[in-house]
Amino acid sequence: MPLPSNTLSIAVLPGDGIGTEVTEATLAVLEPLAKRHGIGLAFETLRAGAFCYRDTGTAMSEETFARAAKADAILLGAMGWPEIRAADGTEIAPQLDLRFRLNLYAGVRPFRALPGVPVALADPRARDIDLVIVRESTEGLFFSRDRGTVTHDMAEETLRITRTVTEKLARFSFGLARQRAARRGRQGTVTLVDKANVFRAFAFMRGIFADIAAEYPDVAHGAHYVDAMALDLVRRPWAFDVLPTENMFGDILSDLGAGLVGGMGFAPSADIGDTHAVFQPAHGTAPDIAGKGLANPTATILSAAMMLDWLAGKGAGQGFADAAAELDAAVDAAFAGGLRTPDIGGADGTAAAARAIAARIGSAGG
Ligand SMILES: NC(=O)c1ccc[n+]([C@@H]2O[C@H](COP(=O)([O-])OP(=O)(O)OC[C@H]3O[C@@H](n4cnc5c(N)ncnc54)[C@H](O)[C@@H]3O)[C@@H](O)[C@H]2O)c1
Ligand SMILES: CC(C)[C@H](C(=O)O)[C@@H](O)C(=O)O
Ligand SMILES: [Mg+2]
Repeated sequence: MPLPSNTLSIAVLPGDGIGTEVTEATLAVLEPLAKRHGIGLAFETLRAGAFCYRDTGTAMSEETFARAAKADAILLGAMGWPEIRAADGTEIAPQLDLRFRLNLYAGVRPFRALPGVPVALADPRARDIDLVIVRESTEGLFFSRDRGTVTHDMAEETLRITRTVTEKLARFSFGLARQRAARRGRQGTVTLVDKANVFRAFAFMRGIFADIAAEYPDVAHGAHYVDAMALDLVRRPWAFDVLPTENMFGDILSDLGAGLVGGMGFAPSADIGDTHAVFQPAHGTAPDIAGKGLANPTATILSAAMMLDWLAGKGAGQGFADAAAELDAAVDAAFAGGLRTPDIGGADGTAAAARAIAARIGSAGG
């Protein structure tokens, strides 16, 4: 059958461990979805990650990088394996190279309580959790990757915050809050998460956010220290909307966010730049459950919905936006209808979860 005229190319990097399992499950859901909406997705699977490094000496070849960069979007499973390490003792993480080399400064990590999925807090307001961490993903402390110095007596790493990237991060965050406000019918709020009480770099970041906030008078704006935010994300997570933050803080707080709404299997993410984007779950390769068919593919499936939505925003057409909305709705409907993955105490493994979600396509609305 010929591909539809609006066919886009998707580079698929399944990676390691459960990365391969959740990716396979996601492709199984995307195929019927694309068919139903008449959108074309041409997948090209590429190898990269820790096991690729072990077998070939390279975590992601230049050819793989070039093919991924040429695709319309990149869908990634997860990469890394604790026992496979570079000579400096750090893990193999080519997903970081994608973020740095493609300037994917906005790490968008939404957290929402899905219907039927148990949340960590007993307070009934926890069912209203609907926040997005926007993790700056190209600098901050991660700027120091491959640059840190280690001697026998001392190790030193450097945190970098630049005006250019911070301005982009701020505009992205305020724009996102505005979009969400329109959808949710209430005012948007951007709360910068920093450590401006101690570090000049964060006082600098705060100043830039305050300047950009003036361009968005319809969006409320505040700032919170990261330690207090860790407390408040447990105490009143329903009170927050868009939370931009430095790279390392965002890495840590996003696992906390996942813990609030059912675990890592419910934490999608998108690393977005001006021209490219990578869509992947916020979780890792989960060596403790890899190879057992137990991984929850929801985070990756929701990341794929973010991909379709991003492609629609880039002009791919209404079919992509409709497909994204329907995929989100299918996930909600599947859980509302009784889907229970092992991470929340159920018996529906990776393939069963994908089947349950695929079965809602065409019947979940959207
Ligand atoms: N984006 C990425 O590719 C990424 C993210 C985080 C960690 N990693 C790498 O993954 C490896 C393992 O790291 P980790 O154990 O610290 O974090 P992890 O996210 O892989 O696992 C943390 C816990 O969450 C569970 N979990 C994660 N995803 C799940 C899913 N889809 N369904 C059900 N349970 C899930 C795991 O079983 C484990 O108990 C390391 O090599 C790490 O560097 C990669
Ligand atoms: C595995 C690791 C390199 C990665 C990160 O630190 O960004 C992961 O924890 C994430 O959250 O995507
Ligand atoms: Mg992380």
